[in-house]
Amino acid sequence: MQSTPAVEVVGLVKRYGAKAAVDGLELSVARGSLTAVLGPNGAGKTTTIETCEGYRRPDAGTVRVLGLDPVTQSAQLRPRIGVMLQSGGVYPGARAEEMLRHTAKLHADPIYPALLIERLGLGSCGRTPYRRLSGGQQQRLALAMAVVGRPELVFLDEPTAGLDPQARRATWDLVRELRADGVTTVLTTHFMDEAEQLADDVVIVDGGKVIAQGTPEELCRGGAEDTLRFSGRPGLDLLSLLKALPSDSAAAELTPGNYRVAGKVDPQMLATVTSWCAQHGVLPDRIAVERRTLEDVFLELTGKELRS
Ligand SMILES: Nc1ncnc2c1ncn2[C@@H]1O[C@H](COP(=O)(O)OP(=O)(O)OP(=O)(O)O)[C@@H](O)[C@H]1O
Repeated sequence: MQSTPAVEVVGLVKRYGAKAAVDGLELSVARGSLTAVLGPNGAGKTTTIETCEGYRRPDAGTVRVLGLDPVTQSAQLRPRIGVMLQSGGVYPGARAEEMLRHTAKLHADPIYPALLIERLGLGSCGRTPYRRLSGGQQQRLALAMAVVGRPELVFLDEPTAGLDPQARRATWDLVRELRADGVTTVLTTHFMDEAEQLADDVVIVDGGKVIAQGTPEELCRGGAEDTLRFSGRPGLDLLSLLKALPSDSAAAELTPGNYRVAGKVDPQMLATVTSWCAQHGVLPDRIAVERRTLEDVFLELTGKELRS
């Protein structure tokens, strides 16, 4: 049973009028993993997540969460999952601490609310009505409410949007601890560093479909080449360097004394460049291998134009 995915989405379609917000999306989330769902604005991330949470009914396809149908079996599923929505779902006059205690009481073995309040730096606003909390405090409270019941699976929709760097770190630490405790986490984010730091698996969604999936490492490794940069004296004979390198390599002097070598950057290439430098009396004062970042990959796959 534990080998079945925590989330399995097959051929999901969700339309709003004539427009398909989600258009045949396939997703499988392994139990205990942390999956980051990335995509441009309007790609269909929230719609997909809200369908998994049982808030939206698919127009076609199937969704199984912990083996259950989130719409027809929601009573069984709800106590086992935690949900952090982008906004809403909270009575604006309720006080922060009361809300968290109330949510905790709905679960058999909750995390002690005071602990979460302290961990997420909400100590000073326990008696503040929800509507008077700052945006970042509301976010943190929503995260606390999503995890207080020790869910098996937690959905976090843009958990660190609008947070200051300290709150962002506190959120990351909490998310890492959940993962260490075996909680499956699915989060959406626009922060590539967040996905790189936290995720076991990254899913890139565009136009309502998954267009790429893999570990951050796999996604950054595939496709375009890496580069090696070094600095030395200006005007080096790059034709001679290219003769020493594999035929599909390229080399350029970007600014006087700053060089870039592109191609298959591996230990052999690094050794060839440094030995060529030694033979030509060049002491590189800075040499670095530059890998593509997740943001480079994201922009390559989804393009650079703004989405409406
Ligand atoms: N209730 C709705 N009625 C009509 N259209 C909707 C509704 N909810 C979402 N959409 C549309 O569906 C598309 C997908 O929206 P969704 O919120 O799932 O995208 P997203 O990837 O989460 O975007 P963002 O990164 O901006 O949060 C968008 O074009 C959006 O305008």
